[in-house]
Amino acid sequence: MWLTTIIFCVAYLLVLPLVHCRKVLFAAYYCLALMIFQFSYISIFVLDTTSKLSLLLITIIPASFILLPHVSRWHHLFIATSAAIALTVSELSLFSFSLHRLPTSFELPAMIFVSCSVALMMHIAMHVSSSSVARYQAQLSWLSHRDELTKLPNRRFFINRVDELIKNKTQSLGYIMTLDLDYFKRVNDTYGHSVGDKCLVSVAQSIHQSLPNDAVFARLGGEEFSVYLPINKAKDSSSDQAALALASQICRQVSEQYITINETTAIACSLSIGVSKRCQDLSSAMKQSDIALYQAKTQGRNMAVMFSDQESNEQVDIGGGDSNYAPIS
Ligand SMILES: Nc1nc2c(ncn2[C@@H]2O[C@H](COP(=O)(O)OP(=O)(O)OP(=O)(O)O)[C@@H](O)[C@H]2O)c(=O)[nH]1
Repeated sequence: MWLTTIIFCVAYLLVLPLVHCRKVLFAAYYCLALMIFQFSYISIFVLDTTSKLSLLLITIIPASFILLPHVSRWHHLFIATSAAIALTVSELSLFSFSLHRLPTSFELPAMIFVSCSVALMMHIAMHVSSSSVARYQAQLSWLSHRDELTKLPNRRFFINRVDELIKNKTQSLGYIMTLDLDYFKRVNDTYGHSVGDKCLVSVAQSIHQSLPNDAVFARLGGEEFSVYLPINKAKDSSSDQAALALASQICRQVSEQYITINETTAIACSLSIGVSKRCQDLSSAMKQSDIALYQAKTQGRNMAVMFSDQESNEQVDIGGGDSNYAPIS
């Protein structure tokens, strides 16, 4: 009994460093540890061959539970408790069948202890392997929905989220803004790609600060961002003006913010923004904001324009007319 307990403890300690292993490795390791464990157990009770094989099978089968897809903590506990009961009953019947007697008052607690230890080991293996899988899945999901440079949600997340909000109508239908940095190629060509990256991060932060909490903000790709702005019911009548005013405030804020390149140089970026009308469906709202953005670009940049079916779109020129990439000292 002492020998089996020592072997179990060694096996248990060896399991711990394997916390980051994959499920299959866990299951294989579990089987190996149990075989060593059961062989020593069998040698103590001197079982016949059939009973030895049955005992091995009984202890190896629970390893398959480790391979189950991600299940909850309560499922783990349930499986481990069932395994402990099943192991005790099986060992008890095999013992009586093989040795033609009932276990003594020393052997019975030993059996229960052994079964519970085996079940505990299985529980730990299941828990550790599934929590590392859950962590890995969460990491994957984060990466697939984020832009690596700005850490903002990406286009996929933006479309899914806004579609969800519009379909469930958890929020009133709102506006889509498409925001695009002006003459950004010049920044890259003049100061290099790393300065371009710094500008993107800085502009993203500046836009973020100007937005209300319920807006959805994402980097669509390159130097283009998108905002979904839900309608504030309290200001419903003036929502068009409010959306355009917010867009022009963002333009102003970005153009007034200087980004330090080195000790002697700082530059300011500028944005053009196209704002859709209230969106009924996302794809037509995105088209509207793209058309309005194109107009903002052709009318001089550094301004916000709202889509309109009429000839002349509503526009807010914030006075730039061109980008300010000239270095200031
Ligand atoms: N640094 C950096 N540059 C990027 C990134 N993604 C796209 N760009 C650059 O963004 C620039 C976009 O250039 P254009 O599409 O010509 O647009 P623009 O120069 O801003 O001109 P307008 O939009 O017409 O005002 C290209 O030079 C791209 O290389 C990025 O992640 N980092």
